[in-house]
Amino acid sequence: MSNGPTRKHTALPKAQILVEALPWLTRHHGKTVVIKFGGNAMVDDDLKAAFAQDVVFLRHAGLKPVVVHGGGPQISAALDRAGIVSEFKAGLRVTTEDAMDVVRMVLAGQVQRELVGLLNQHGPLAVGLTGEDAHTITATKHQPRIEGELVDIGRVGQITEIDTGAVETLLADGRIPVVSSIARSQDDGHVYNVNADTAAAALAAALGAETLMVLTDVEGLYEDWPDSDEVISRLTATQLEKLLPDLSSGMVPKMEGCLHAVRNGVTTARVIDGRVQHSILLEIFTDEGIGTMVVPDGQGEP
Ligand SMILES: Nc1ncnc2c1ncn2[C@@H]1O[C@H](COP(=O)(O)OP(=O)(O)O)[C@@H](O)[C@H]1O
Ligand SMILES: CC(=O)N[C@@H](CCC(=O)OP(=O)(O)O)C(=O)O
Repeated sequence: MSNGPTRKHTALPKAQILVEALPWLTRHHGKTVVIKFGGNAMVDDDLKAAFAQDVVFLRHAGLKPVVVHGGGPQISAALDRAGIVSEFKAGLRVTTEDAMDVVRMVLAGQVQRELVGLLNQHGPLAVGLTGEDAHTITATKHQPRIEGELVDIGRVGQITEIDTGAVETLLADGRIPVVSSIARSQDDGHVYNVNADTAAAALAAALGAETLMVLTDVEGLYEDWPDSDEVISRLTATQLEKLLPDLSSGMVPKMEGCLHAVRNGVTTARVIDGRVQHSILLEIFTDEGIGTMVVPDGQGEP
């Protein structure tokens, strides 16, 4: 037996990194995290592969990740190819019956399949479903008001009910549910197109998730967009509610979703930069909080 000096192991810094993650691992163990992967953050193959690694890492670290995905740019490209003109009103895609077929084909048949495939490169984990399956998401026709007038934007749904049964069964079985934002209709036998941020927030609230994490193609919510790129790092629900009327385009459903989530039991809702590789791990396992975090009222001012 030697009592000589301790040997220097080159891998020691790796052990240090793992140990630093311990408080976060303890805090999040067994908690449900709903992650919304936006179509704009989904355009790069390396980013998609890193996203899949992060989600699988969370699962093996004892969390319960649920993925809700978008696919706006992919839907627009497919509609273009099909010669179907598409426009957005009040931040939502005007969805004719023909466009709805394309939306469903792209989300459930293309984007969801690709994500499930990437996740399952790491084991038999991911199972894809749409909101139609097992009544996971039910909706009625959504008619937004634009300048005081109700506007018909076709088969766009407003969520009326979430049934978490199928998702919870998958989670209990150790699987990673990957949900496309299409809803069954409560009015007729058809389906509705639902904004993916809205679907993710409603699912997070219904599941009693600890965290809603929305990955997008900007650093977070900018204070004075587009004139400044100062990111608001923390907001209470009431502070966010006051900002909502001034927000535009894609940020509206995201921030409305974050507000809905924290007002309905979710502990934190975060908008983070999906263009940063491993942004999910940075957000969950370090105190380098990147992006914008929304918390319920009564949890301190930013
Ligand atoms: N205050 C704001 N801060 C940051 N981005 C904003 C803001 N207001 C509007 N945006 C726009 O919202 C976009 C993100 O929404 P969206 O295009 O729907 O992305 P995703 O496909 O990830 O859902 C940003 O790229 C930016 O152009
Ligand atoms: C009603 C509505 O607008 N639905 C969206 C659904 C996809 C989505 O939300 O994708 P992103 O998250 O990538 O934007 C759409 O048709 O584009």
